Amino acid sequence: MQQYKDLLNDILQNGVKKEDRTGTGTLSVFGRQLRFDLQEGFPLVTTKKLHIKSILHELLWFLKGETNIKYLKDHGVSIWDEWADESGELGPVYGSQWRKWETKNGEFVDQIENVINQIKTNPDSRRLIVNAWNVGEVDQMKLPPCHYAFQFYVADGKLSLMWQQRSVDTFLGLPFNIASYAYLTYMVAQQCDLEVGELVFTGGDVHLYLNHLEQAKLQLTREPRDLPQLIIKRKPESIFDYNFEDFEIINYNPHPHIKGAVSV
Ligand SMILES: Nc1nc(=O)c2c([nH]1)NC[C@@H]1CN(c3ccc(C(=O)N[C@@H](CCC(=O)O)C(=O)O)cc3)CN21
Ligand SMILES: O=c1ccn([C@H]2C[C@H](O)[C@@H](COP(=O)(O)O)O2)c(=O)[nH]1
Repeated sequence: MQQYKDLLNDILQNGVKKEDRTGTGTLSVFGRQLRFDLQEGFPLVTTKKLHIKSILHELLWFLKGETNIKYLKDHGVSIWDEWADESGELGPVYGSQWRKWETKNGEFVDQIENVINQIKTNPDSRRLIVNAWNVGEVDQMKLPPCHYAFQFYVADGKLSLMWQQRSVDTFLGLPFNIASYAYLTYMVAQQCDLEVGELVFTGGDVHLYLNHLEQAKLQLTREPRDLPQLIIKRKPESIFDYNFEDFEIINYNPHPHIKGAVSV
């Protein structure tokens, strides 16, 4: 994961000090892209140990179309706790937009089902997009989507994915986001009988919170290690039938975990 180290270094070298909504303050750069060839391995950051369980449960929760943290809590995942209301609700966030985007005439669009059907029947389409930035509903969301859109691309029998992220917590959020979209690419590729291609991240305000600078510098002293591999143990009926137990990451040998406080 040299790409991730290079980005940390870029922010430390070129970042501009910028205040932010949370009050923590950041070093920030604008407009960056990272590319990962999924044929080279599964893109998990190796310069600190990641909590894979939270990442995978969060993705499965998005795919269920859920927006209440109950599912996450039931599985011991607490990454969304700070943003939920007393009943665990987050408003119409990712899951709702991905699976149940409401149209003007009151119908619901399942963007995930549609995009998979399109990949299967019309792989050369340039409209293979899922969008979470629902302008009419953003103000009801406890947190407007950070990764707000993604696009698939099929060439040479391989499926690639690029996602857009308006705001990027490079120490805590980004390693999760990379892994999450890598999981999604593998799942969709399996459903569509394609190989995996490239994963492309495009970030807008890419920042390091000022209370994560030491953690970033520590990672720069660490040598990236070989990437692990993902094994999917069976092919479920549909994209909505994957279970946590269907996935196994092998050969993940990261450097030790590094703690960092999350800005709310
Ligand atoms: N400031 C901020 N950064 C984010 O990355 C972020 C938000 N807010 N708000 C919404 C979601 C929640 N996400 C989060 C929240 C917390 C962790 C975090 O604390 N990660 C710990 C491990 C925690 C665990 O898995 O239980 C880490 O060390 O990676 C990661 C992503 C990503 N998003
Ligand atoms: O998947 C995610 C979700 C959130 N983030 C980060 C990016 C920002 O640091 C905060 C959101 O604050 P805003 O003021 O709404 O930009 O959360 C992330 O990196 N990845």
